[in-house]
Amino acid sequence: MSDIAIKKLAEIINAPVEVLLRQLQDAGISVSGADAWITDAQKLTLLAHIRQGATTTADTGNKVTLKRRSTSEMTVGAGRGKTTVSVEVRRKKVFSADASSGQGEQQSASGAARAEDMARQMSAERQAREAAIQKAEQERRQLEARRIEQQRQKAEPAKPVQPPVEPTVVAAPQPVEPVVAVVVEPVVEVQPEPPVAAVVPEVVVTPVPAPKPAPTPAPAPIPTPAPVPVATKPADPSQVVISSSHPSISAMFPRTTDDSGNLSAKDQRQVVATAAKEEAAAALKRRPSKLKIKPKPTLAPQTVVDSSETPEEKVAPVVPVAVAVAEKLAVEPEAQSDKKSHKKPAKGKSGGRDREELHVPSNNGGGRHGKKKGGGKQAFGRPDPRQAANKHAFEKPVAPMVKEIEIPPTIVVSELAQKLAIRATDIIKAMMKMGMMMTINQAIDQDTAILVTEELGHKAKPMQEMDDAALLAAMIGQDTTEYEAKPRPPVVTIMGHVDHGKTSLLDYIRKTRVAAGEAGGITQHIGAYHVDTDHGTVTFLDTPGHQAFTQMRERGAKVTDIIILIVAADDGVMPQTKEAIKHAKAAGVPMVVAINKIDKQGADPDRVLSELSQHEVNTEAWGGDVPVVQISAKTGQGIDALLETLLLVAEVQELTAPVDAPATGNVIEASIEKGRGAVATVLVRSGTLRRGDLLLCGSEYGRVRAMFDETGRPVKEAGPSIPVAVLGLSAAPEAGDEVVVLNDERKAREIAELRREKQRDTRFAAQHVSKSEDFFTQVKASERAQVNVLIKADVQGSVEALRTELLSLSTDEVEVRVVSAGVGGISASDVDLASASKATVIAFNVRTDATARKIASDNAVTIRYYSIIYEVIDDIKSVMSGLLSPEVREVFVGLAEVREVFRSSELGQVAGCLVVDGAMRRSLPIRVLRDNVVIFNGELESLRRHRDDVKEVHMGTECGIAVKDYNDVRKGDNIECYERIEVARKI
Ligand SMILES: Nc1nc2c(ncn2[C@@H]2O[C@H](COP(=O)(O)OP(=O)(O)OP(=O)(O)O)[C@@H](O)[C@H]2O)c(=O)[nH]1
Repeated sequence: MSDIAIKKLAEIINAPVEVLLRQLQDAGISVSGADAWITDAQKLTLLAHIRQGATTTADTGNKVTLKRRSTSEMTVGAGRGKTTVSVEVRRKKVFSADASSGQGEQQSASGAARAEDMARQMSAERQAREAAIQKAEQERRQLEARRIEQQRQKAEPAKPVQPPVEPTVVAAPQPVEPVVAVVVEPVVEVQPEPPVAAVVPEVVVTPVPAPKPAPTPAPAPIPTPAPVPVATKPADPSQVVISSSHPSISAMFPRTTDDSGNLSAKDQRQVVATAAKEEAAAALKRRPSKLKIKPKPTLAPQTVVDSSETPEEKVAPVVPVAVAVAEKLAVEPEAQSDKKSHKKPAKGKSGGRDREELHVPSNNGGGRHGKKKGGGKQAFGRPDPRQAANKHAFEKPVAPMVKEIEIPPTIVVSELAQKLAIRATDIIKAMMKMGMMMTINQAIDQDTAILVTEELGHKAKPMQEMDDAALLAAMIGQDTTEYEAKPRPPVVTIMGHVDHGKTSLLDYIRKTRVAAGEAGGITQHIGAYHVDTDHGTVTFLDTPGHQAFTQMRERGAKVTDIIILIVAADDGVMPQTKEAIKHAKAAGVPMVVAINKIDKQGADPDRVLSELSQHEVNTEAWGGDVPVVQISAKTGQGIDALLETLLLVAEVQELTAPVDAPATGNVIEASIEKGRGAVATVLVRSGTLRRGDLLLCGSEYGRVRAMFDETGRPVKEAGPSIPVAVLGLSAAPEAGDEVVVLNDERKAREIAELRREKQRDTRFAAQHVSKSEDFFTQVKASERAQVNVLIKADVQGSVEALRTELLSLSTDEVEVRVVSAGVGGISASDVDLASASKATVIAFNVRTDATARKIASDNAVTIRYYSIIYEVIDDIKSVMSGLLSPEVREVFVGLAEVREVFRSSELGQVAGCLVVDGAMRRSLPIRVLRDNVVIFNGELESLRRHRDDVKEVHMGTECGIAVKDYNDVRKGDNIECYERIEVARKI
């Protein structure tokens, strides 16, 4: 851009020199006359002034505003670079009867009318021009397509770039001109009068999301449109707003891009920028040295540049500006966001460099967008060598990976999936194949988890968990080894078959009559008794002999030092005797055999010894090392000898324990007693348990509120091997639980909670697996009749025994379901639960409170009271039997031989028979037998004796039989009469 004479400028913009001079004067630019020269800066000042003036004009009241908007689509580029853009041209004209425009008053008065006329005229003209523009655009598209195609195919030598000497023209005069894309005709011819109209042409080019195939029309020369000199255009307050996804559009209107409100898609900007950059660079090479400019006469001052732009930008040639803007666009969005850089690969070398500078992998940022990556390659037609350098380190494994994991006692399916790095659904599928229905959030036990893991081809091993002792030691931080160990009394367990005299023996030793006080004469639960004899102190654990108490016996064997195996001399080795032998051997506890009831007639101790040897109990009498003492619990014969033997064996074992240490031990039995709360019978193993000690029993804890010995006397402390009943625990612990005294209540609570959690997890896991183990079994089970019971007993051992016994009664047809089992009296909530689950309450050595009784009677809940376990079992069996469907049996009634067959008009075929066995009864079903093969099953039509219908004909009597719906009875056949009877079944 250079300075220009005012006259020349007026000529170019086709405006009267006087008007221009006046406008210059108004703009504050002092010029000497029409021959004076104005600079670029002055031109811009003039532009700004005129634009301002136009705006002011538009704001006045006496005005007519016309707006028009037209849209069209155009395809630019060629080949893969084709892009379809929609071009929207907005025009606005404001006609104003402005007195200050320099015209006379007459013109001002008729301004509005003239403006309307002009508007109409302009509208017609505009339409014509738009048609021309569209045509030009179409032709330009063709040329553009050809040009891009040629550009790719041919490698032309670079031509020197000549900067334009004239203002940049938005025009496409030549087929090879790369710059022109859209021609906007912003000029309005509004009479040769001073400017009364302001034209606001606005072009909005918006990208069309889905690219369309480029039309392939024949190239045609573009008619020269009315080009507009950009920089020198008079003050038409116009704006050209462009948003395009195609580079040539951006290149044409580079500085107006920011003004567009349509450029929200930044990724498209990126594409446009990159492509525009390349396009512009190519244009620089091919650009002809000169542009033909044909300014169209206009009266209205116009501009297509934004007033906010700097003069340098405004006068800059299109192509360099395009490059600059393209570079800006190419760099800025990438710098702002890496995401955008992944949208589309940069084209050409410069694009690649930009990416490199930004440290963005050229393969679309790590190949996250695989499709685009491929697309990029195709667009270039060759792979980018830099992709190899930027390749991700991850390589897909080609062989299945076998993982080795550790499985905790319980594990949730999702956790297992995480450990194996597979989908949870794969685990669920594998479990379904194994017949287990699980969900992602369900916990499975260790064994199941290991099975599933191995099924999936991985390796699993149980997690080495800190055992309870280690856990305790870690948490308690107590070391009992620092205390001096002193001799302690032996803990002796008496085991043997039912009624072989266990309780009687203990009774005799304690000089009390425990057996006489026990319900039903059998020992119901484990008891611990501490007995001072002439030979020393011995602690006895009185275990029940009934098979239901196996679990309790197991526990007894674990805490005991010596086992007395009691065998009745008159009965010999019985099932529970064998079981006791197994327990003793498994626990590695030394045995002393007591052959009881030697006072009885028929006592045969030798037979007992012989039977014992068959079960690998090598008694001293038979050359082994197991002491044998013959006793009578009734007369007391041999009992002293037995005690002596016990203490002898204990001496050999050198039983010692620290006395002054904090106590540890085991829960022998636990119950909840009215007025006392949780009562636990604790056998102290080592240390001394004192009142006030903080006791942790399994998952329960509490301070020892009171302690009682086996006779019910309160005691203040209990040393090693001494059993005591302890009050003060939070709830009844489980029989067999470890007992430990702690100093810190917080620690006790934490350990108790940890154990509770562990128990809960294990229980749930086991439940889930057992519930879902076999879907079909479940379905089958649901078809079974159910006997629901709610067990309440005085002590935990009885609860367990009842539960085990009752559950074992279940058959394929009737199932016993224990809805709840617990220690203590029957409360209202128990009755409510029983009512809701239609259960019978089994009250074993417990009673119902008044409220619960009322609820039970209101809701017809059955509560049955027992004190003998056999009775519970028998009762439940009979209930179950009642639920069994009766068995249908066929009972033979009589047999008749067919001697003759007659035909009767009334009855059809009639068989003349002789009853050879039993009796034939009219009402009963029959079978026709031929050669002892049943050929018909049915009933009788009639049974006659002579001519009379009879109900029954006995053996040795002739009769006439008509079989209903059967006419093929033959001579020699047999007719059998039978009866169906239902027989009630029993469990
Ligand atoms: N004649 C005789 N009878 C005995 C002797 N010992 C026990 N009895 C009787 O045998 C029966 C069963 O005795 P218990 O002591 O209750 O037997 P148990 O092994 O404790 O039985 P459970 O508690 O049911 O396991 C009772 O009637 C006793 O009187 C004995 O040495 N001689």
